[in-house]
Amino acid sequence: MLVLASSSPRRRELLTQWGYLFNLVGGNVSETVPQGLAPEEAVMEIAGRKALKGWENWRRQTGSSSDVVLGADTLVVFNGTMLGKPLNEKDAWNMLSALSGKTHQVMTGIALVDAITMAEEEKGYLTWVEVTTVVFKEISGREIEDYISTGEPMDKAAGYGIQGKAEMFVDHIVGSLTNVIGLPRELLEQKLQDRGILPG
Ligand SMILES: Cc1cn([C@H]2C[C@H](O)[C@@H](COP(=O)(O)OP(=O)(O)OP(=O)(O)O)O2)c(=O)[nH]c1=O
Repeated sequence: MLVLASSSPRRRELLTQWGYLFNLVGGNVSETVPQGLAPEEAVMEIAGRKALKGWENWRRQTGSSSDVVLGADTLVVFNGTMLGKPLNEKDAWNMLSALSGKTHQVMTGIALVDAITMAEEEKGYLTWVEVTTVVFKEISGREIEDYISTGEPMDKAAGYGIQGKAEMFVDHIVGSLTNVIGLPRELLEQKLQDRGILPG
């Protein structure tokens, strides 16, 4: 059985849309990483922490060690800087105005933990990362303010949701759309299939 270690409604919705049956477990962890760690490494490390925490919690709750626990983490990278969730509305405004008219990357790390990875992998999990390029249109200060007043930005990396009203800020993307929303569909489906987990 697949177990999602996440409190993100998006990841739950994506897995459901794709037809997976899964359980949920809490996987809250520190998202601080050592300075100098490349963003690709950072999202994989945080995804790994979430999956390990989820594995621990799931075992404590159910006693089961025959399941596969999934953790994921999404970050925006712009000009070499990692942007997570905005701290407040001002922070969201600063992030969105920096991204206006520019190109950035969205990275999602995914990590899987099961009894085999716990026994065989040095860190206890397997992890992968996917990168999507997002090109923003020029957006005005007024548009950003209006967007922030919808409340949509605050729980999302770099303060926007491509699946919501921020769709209008996007000129085009190169790569996976679902990766921007929190899970890279093709990569994840492949890795789950390798472990015998299929939708339905
Ligand atoms: C850029 C972007 C991010 N996001 C979301 C995906 C992630 O849920 C969130 C980044 O935060 P994360 O820390 O990756 O995840 P989370 O805290 O929401 O959930 P979890 O419990 O699994 O740790 O931003 C969108 O929904 N749309 C977007 O366009």
